[in-house]
Amino acid sequence: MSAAEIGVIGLGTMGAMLALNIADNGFAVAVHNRTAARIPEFMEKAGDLARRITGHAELEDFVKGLASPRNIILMVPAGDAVDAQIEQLRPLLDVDDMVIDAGNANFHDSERRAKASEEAGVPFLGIGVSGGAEGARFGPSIMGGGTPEAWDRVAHILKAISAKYEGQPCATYMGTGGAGHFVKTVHNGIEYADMQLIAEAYGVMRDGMGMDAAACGAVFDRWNKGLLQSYLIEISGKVSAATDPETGNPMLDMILDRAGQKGTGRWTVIESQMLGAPVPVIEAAVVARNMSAQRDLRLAGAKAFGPTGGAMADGTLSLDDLEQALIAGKVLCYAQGFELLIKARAEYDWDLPMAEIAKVWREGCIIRSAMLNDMASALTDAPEQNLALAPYFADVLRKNVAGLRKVAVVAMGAGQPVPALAAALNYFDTLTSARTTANMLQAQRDYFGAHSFERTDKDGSHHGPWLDQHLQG
Ligand SMILES: NC(=O)C1=CN([C@@H]2O[C@H](COP(=O)(O)OP(=O)(O)OC[C@H]3O[C@@H](n4cnc5c(N)ncnc54)[C@H](OP(=O)(O)O)[C@@H]3O)[C@@H](O)[C@H]2O)C=CC1
Ligand SMILES: O=C(CO)[C@H](O)[C@H](O)COP(=O)(O)O
Repeated sequence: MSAAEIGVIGLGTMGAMLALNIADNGFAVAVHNRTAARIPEFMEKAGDLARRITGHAELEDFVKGLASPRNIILMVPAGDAVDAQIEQLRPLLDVDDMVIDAGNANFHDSERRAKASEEAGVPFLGIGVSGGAEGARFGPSIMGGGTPEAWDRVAHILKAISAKYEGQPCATYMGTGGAGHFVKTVHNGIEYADMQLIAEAYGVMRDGMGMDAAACGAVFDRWNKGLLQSYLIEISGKVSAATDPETGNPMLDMILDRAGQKGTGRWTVIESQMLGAPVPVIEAAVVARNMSAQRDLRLAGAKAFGPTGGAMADGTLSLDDLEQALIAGKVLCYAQGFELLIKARAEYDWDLPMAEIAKVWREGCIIRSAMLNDMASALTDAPEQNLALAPYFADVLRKNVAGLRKVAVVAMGAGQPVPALAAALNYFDTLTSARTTANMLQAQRDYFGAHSFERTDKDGSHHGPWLDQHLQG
């Protein structure tokens, strides 16, 4: 076999599928894995595609097996593993060989690696890849960050292997340095929020309405035919309908309520705080995962106070109310995610293509949904407008916020936790407040720290009458 056009290091869940996808699209690919024993297993599973794949147990042989200039995708855990792998690789590479980090990197790491590469005069690309194992195998959504030249060098391969929306590849260049990984991080933050909103709707059906898992699944299936049509609603229907082969019980009922997380949701929240771009629904989703993990504390709380998540009286809430709540919550959490991107665009001097971001998420990724096409249209018309205020989505909110309000109020009244739905409602109510209570905060700040405030009736910086009074002995 002639030299491979591209290499993949890391044959875990994502890397193995990505390598098969690359081969399936007609490119010769070389693969390497830290644990060499996984390579023959992978080659065997590759079946017919193995004719375009070469496996190398030794890193040196892997590098030699690639056509120059080399392009090498890393699909290993984010953080130290990426740095360690780059350190091992670099002495084996020529100056124009390119490393492509395709994992879920923290964008600060990608910025650092891009800067170090620039200083060393070597190319580097950071790409966010979404879609899980199935996406990696049959077409993920890809968000690129680095120099335009680095992107252009492999864009034909990335576009070929990516998902397609009406024939358009879901692989887009986002900007320099860590831009691709920043966009992927926000994607994951929205993913956390969307998942939490759905989980809360499931909780209302299960605990408030007394529905079993199969009945919840049927509702998700029905919602998937309407405005909520999305991959996450689709799989929520599927997991709700599944049966545990060991016990015969609904699979959902056998899964412990302790959520895992690898950190991308948390990074979204941290970046939002740094940029002053509120993402309260995403924040609520991260907090909910953290609270879920504190199971012992929750059990102690339930013992001390008695269980609170109570049933709702028949007819208090309808499934239509719940669908409305999810529609409104979803619009509001996406609006927050895009606001964060708008702020990052200015702060990091990235020319983030706002409408293209919505477009690249329409297929292949975990948050793909029908609404993203309308978001792409809204962002094409006004790239820096809060999506909640875009005419189409403002209309969606006018029609659905009543359901969100009803569900949040009834659920909280019954002691059912709905942190993401409540955060969405509070965001909406604050976003639409011409007058908030921050005048009280300003008065307090001025009282204790002489921080000054703006007045409603004239320009400038002012103090209240209290300063002299309370500082006098
Ligand atoms: N799973 C998913 O749905 C998605 C994951 N991602 C991201 O993709 C990346 C890979 O994830 P995933 O495939 O799920 O992970 P897996 O755990 O399935 O695979 C990890 C791979 O990295 C290798 N590896 C681990 N540590 C090192 C190291 N220190 N040096 C070299 N190689 C190492 C492993 O090799 P070995 O066999 O020797 O252990 C294995 O091949 C992560 O950044 C993840 O966040 C992105 C999108 C979706
Ligand atoms: O990036 C992804 C999807 O887009 C991964 O599936 C990610 O690992 C999920 O995050 P977490 O493990 O924190 O739930």
